[in-house]
Amino acid sequence: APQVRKMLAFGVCTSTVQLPGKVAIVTGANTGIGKETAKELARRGARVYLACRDVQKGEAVAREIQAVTGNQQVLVRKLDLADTKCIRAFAKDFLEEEKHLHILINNAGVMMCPYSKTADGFEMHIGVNHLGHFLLTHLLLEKLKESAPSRIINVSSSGHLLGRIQFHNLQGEKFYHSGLAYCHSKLANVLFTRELARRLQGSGVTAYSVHPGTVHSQLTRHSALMKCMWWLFSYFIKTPQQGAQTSLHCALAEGLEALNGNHFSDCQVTWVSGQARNETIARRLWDVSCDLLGLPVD
Ligand SMILES: NC(=O)C1=CN([C@@H]2O[C@H](COP(=O)(O)OP(=O)(O)OC[C@H]3O[C@@H](n4cnc5c(N)ncnc54)[C@H](OP(=O)(O)O)[C@@H]3O)[C@@H](O)[C@H]2O)C=CC1
Ligand SMILES: CC1=C(/C=C/C(C)=C/C=C/C(C)=C/C=O)C(C)(C)CCC1
Repeated sequence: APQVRKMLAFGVCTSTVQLPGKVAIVTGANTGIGKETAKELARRGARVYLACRDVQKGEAVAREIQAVTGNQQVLVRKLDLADTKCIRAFAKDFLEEEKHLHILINNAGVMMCPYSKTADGFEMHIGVNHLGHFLLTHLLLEKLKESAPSRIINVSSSGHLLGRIQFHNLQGEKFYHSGLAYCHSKLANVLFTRELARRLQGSGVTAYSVHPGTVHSQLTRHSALMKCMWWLFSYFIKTPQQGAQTSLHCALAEGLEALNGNHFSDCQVTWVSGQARNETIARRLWDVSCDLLGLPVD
């Protein structure tokens, strides 16, 4: 099994870049891919903010990362992406506390949850996976620009290939399928990344989207079938540490600026679906997202 797993887990971040004096935020860092991403950034000397909805879980992980890496600058802050008030409070406190932000990893995600809504009435997948991170990024964008060169990593999925942005049913009120809702939100991550990259050209801030691979994590918690499959194949699919490699590659590898806006899998650029390449849809999604979140449309 370890050999098969090694064969299937292509893509290792080979960058040797160290991060003393650098500041990073990882959302959903209390478990899975986010935890391993934060651990590696801390190992390289960055001050790392674990942005978690459950602060207690986050504190336990921060202590673990501090012990393993010897880096005491691992901080936990509350961030519930299903509540825009909480996102705004997180950003406000961060901006008051920190002079710089070099790496923003929008990693948190939910998959296949039963139909439910965020505090602001958005369908949970699009609300947390896309709109929550869209708002967070907007609020932190000036700081990222001031700290350039800086990078934004949006953790998407190959599931985006099955996604469609249905503007008439963005909140799943007319039709809802939990698996498709996840795919739509992951497509939104790719479209957001591409539009963001276009708008950030020349600013020194670059953005990348990532498919981490099929990773043994708690992402399957809402689906008994997926949980069962992940458990059955747990020795063959990626570990969270292997799943973190592509996010780390995009955050750390030197000379990636020319690939601004691209989608990565196994630490390499990979192709995205036709809808993901549609600039008109990307611009419209940007405007609709601003509208929903009460942000000025520019
Ligand atoms: N695992 C896989 O095979 C794949 C994963 N991905 C993507 O990778 C990313 C990481 O997932 P993975 O580590 O696998 O999954 P996990 O379920 O293990 O981790 C998800 C993280 O997101 C957090 N989260 C969920 N909802 C919210 C919220 N409302 N506010 C703040 N944080 C929240 C969770 O917090 P809590 O623990 O409190 O629930 C947890 O820390 C996701 O974006 C996922 O879509 C993409 C393709 C494949
Ligand atoms: C069929 C099959 C599998 C299914 C893989 C799937 C369906 C992966 C989907 C992953 C995504 C898209 C996750 C989150 O974004 C396993 C478990 C590898 C085991 C071998 C057989």
